[in-house]
Amino acid sequence: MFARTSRRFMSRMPIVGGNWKMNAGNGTTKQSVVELVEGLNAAPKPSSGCEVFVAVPYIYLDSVSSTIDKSFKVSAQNMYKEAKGAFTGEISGEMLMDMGISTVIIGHSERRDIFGETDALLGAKISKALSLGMRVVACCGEHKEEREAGTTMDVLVPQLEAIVANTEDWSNLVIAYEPVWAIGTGLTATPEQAQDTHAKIREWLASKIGTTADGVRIQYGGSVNDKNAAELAKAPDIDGFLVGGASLKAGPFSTIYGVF
Ligand SMILES: O=C[C@H](O)COP(=O)(O)O
Repeated sequence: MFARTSRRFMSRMPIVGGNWKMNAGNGTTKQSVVELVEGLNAAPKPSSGCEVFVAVPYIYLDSVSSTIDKSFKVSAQNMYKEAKGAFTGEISGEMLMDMGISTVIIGHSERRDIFGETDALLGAKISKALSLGMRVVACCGEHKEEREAGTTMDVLVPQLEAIVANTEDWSNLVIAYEPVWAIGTGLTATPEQAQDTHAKIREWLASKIGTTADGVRIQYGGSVNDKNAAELAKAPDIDGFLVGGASLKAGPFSTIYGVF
């Protein structure tokens, strides 16, 4: 059991993201996007002490931005490191900013594992996004075999090094710790497991950036749902969640952000 620390609430406002991934809301049509937005607009609003965003497929960013309640920020799930040019299928940070999208997830494990994105590329994306004034949610996480082998921090450190090397102003940088074995599997990390890794991440960050680490928000992601969110939220170094599946329905998602 954890006791909430006043330091945390003074210096780190919780941040909860709903990462829709390649889902059009809870379906595959623009109508299912409309239904999720209507559901969120009718749901209890986030408290003034919690920041909430939805990370939407590119093609729905504009329509969601113009229809969702202003208490939700709208985020992209990825971007490329260049401003423009011959990069078929890519979207730049400049384009996102022009569309009013100033939050972006970078380095999700699905980008790393399925699309082969490296720490070098992700570092360049982080640097570019921050230079544009964007809020970056930079992801890190280990696989099941790595956790079982006791090498979690060995895996996280290079990922974190790419973040540190490309971040000067930490006010716009949020870290999302997402153990890959917990993503979409129902195998949520226990609050103790998550807290232990979050504390180690913060301790490692402190060795690089000193007391600035105290103010860096670290989200937990991996099978967070409306049943387990409240207990996870008590952990003092968990500063919010990055939610996949449970963010596709307004009811469960509003329960999750409602725990903060
Ligand atoms: O970005 C979100 C994470 O990958 C977690 O997904 P999940 O909540 O479906 O496990």
